[in-house]
Amino acid sequence: MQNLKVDESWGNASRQIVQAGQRMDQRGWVPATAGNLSCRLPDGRIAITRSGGHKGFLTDSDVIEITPDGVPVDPANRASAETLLHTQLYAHDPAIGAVLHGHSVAATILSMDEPSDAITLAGYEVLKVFEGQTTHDTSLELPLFHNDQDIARLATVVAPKLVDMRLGYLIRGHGVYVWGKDMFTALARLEGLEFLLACELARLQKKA
Ligand SMILES: CSCCC(=O)C(=O)COP(=O)(O)O
Ligand SMILES: [Zn+2]
Repeated sequence: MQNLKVDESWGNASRQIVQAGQRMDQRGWVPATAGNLSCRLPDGRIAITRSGGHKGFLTDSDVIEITPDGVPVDPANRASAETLLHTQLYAHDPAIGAVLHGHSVAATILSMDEPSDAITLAGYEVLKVFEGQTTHDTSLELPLFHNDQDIARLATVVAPKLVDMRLGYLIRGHGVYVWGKDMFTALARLEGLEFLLACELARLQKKA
């Protein structure tokens, strides 16, 4: 049993993470043990998934508390291997309340095939899922970063680009990071982005 203050707020956060994991699994975005999910509680506590579990079968005990620096509050816990990519987003923007990471087929293939350092998404009505977008007649960049097993080093590469990010970002051959003011918003953004990536992949396949 982890050393955790289990109050109503923690219960809500934990339930949202469990349900979001199920939703991502249903959509095929977290194969095997891929993906990680977190949210920030109103009092500033951060809840994140344990490392190595299947995100479609999470229980409350798979959701653990970390400090803003990404250290498990209970040292017996092992937080997601990608914890620092979550905490850097919370540190970057106090309005961020949830962060989601998935490994969909579309995110994986497109991130490996695109030679430039961003995928451009243009002309899609669904771009309006993203805050501030009021028309399909626009073009947004989804930045691409090289994968790195050293997550602290990867975080330093991502950091200077965060200020301009409107959609989220991709890690090559790995997956996508998306966030929102709360879990509902983060899930809606992930769903919108995955839809756009699936469209881009289908268009590429049609051309081939
Ligand atoms: C089998 S996926 C490899 C690790 C990964 O990329 C991932 O998203 C899951 O890692 P975690 O430590 O959060 O379970
Ligand atoms: Zn991953």
